[in-house]
Amino acid sequence: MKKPPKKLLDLFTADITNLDAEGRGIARVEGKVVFVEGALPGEQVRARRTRVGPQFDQAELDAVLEPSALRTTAPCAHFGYCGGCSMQHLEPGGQVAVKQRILEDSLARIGKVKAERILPPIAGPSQGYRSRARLSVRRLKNKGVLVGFNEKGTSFVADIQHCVVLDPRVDRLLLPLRELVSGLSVRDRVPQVEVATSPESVVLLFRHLEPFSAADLEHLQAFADRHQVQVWSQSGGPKTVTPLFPAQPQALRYRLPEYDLAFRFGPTNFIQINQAMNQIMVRRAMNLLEPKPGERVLDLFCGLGNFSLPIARLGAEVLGVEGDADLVRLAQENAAENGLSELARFLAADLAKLNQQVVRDWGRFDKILIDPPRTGAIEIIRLLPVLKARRIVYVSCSPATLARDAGVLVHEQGYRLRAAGIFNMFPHTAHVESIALFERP
Ligand SMILES: C[S@@+](CC[C@H](N)C(=O)[O-])C[C@H]1O[C@@H](n2cnc3c(N)ncnc32)[C@H](O)[C@@H]1O
Ligand code: SF4
Repeated sequence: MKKPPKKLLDLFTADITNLDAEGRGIARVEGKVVFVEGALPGEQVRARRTRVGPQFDQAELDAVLEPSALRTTAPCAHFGYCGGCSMQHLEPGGQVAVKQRILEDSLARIGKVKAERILPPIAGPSQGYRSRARLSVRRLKNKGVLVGFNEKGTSFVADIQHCVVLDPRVDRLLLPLRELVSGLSVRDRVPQVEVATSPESVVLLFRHLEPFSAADLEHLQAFADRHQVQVWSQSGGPKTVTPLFPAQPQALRYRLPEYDLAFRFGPTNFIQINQAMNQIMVRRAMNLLEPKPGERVLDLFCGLGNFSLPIARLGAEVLGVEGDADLVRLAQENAAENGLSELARFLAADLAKLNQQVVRDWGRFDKILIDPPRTGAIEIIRLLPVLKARRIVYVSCSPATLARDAGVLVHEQGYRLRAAGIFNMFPHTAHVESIALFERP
């Protein structure tokens, strides 16, 4: 993409027909695709090109001439400037419809498959849902210290004062955090504050590239006391993550009350960041998988046991496999703390680098749950036929890789795509979380 010649900066009008995966309106202008930031399907807009490319152009909105019925006022004052959200101008119901369509289109276009049944989409609270965030910190000569997400399309930290998607207990601290960092001797050497919350606790983990001074530690302790938060420090790699105030903090735990489960986790461990939706997602996964006593279930990319422990609670024997040894240890400890060690076993392995013999040695499984990262699970999917599982539930954070892997399961391994659906796990962002059920006769 390059900057457009001057004449292209002229305004043009366009009818928006679709929305892309980043929340931009799609139009065809004189035969060429243009992505218009801030425009919605069904709208007629006036826009200005910002980039010209060989295949498509990019444009910014100048005016909405005919608005969509689904256009709404963004709940956040920083929407459009802060890069954290891309869909606040679309009603949550419209966001769900867009994400549903992205999933169906990806399955058809990439995987050449169609779900026999579309599951009703699931939406939860659209504000205050983020229990995890990585806030960037930067000190500027003219503005002082900024704490927040990056500006849209840049690596500059946005000047945000309130964030409607963050846990409200963290939102309230955005401005106090600026003041805190401004008063530290290492204020130019704190690039990030990582946030993790549980119902009982808020953890603020400060990454710092130089040691805190004695006065810094006093400021941090006073902040922890005043705001009733845990302050943690990370001065280098993952092993340097340490609680500072209090020195022996209460452990972070999230719960799945329906399965009478509590999961202990550390502030840098992977957990699902929208806890209300996680409860619904696990319930849906269990309803589709239907684990039963006497069955063996494999949970691939199991993390700290978010799906493995509900499977064990329902009486099936489960083997969880995960690449992060720290998470495997936590999964084992969580199984023990929930009285499920007999049914739930865990194994550390890189699922992208296994061979058929290793997988065969795990034994036969009746059912498999797969919840991979965005890159998908193609390497392990190719090894699955030796396990002869009759049912697979695939939870995905990327419709594109789910669709690719679904194509292999259906066209090469004889599974049928029985059902697929989405969760609006990250309202106001373009992120699509989905679930699919595969079965083999
Ligand atoms: C989307 S998370 C799911 C975790 C868990 N199922 C949950 O719900 O909390 C994906 C998990 O895959 C793990 N992972 C990523 N790449 C992996 C690989 N190559 N082999 C094994 N695990 C991997 C990550 O550490 C992470 O825990
Ligand atoms: S991430 Fe927070 S501050 Fe940024 S646009 Fe979204 S709600 Fe607003």
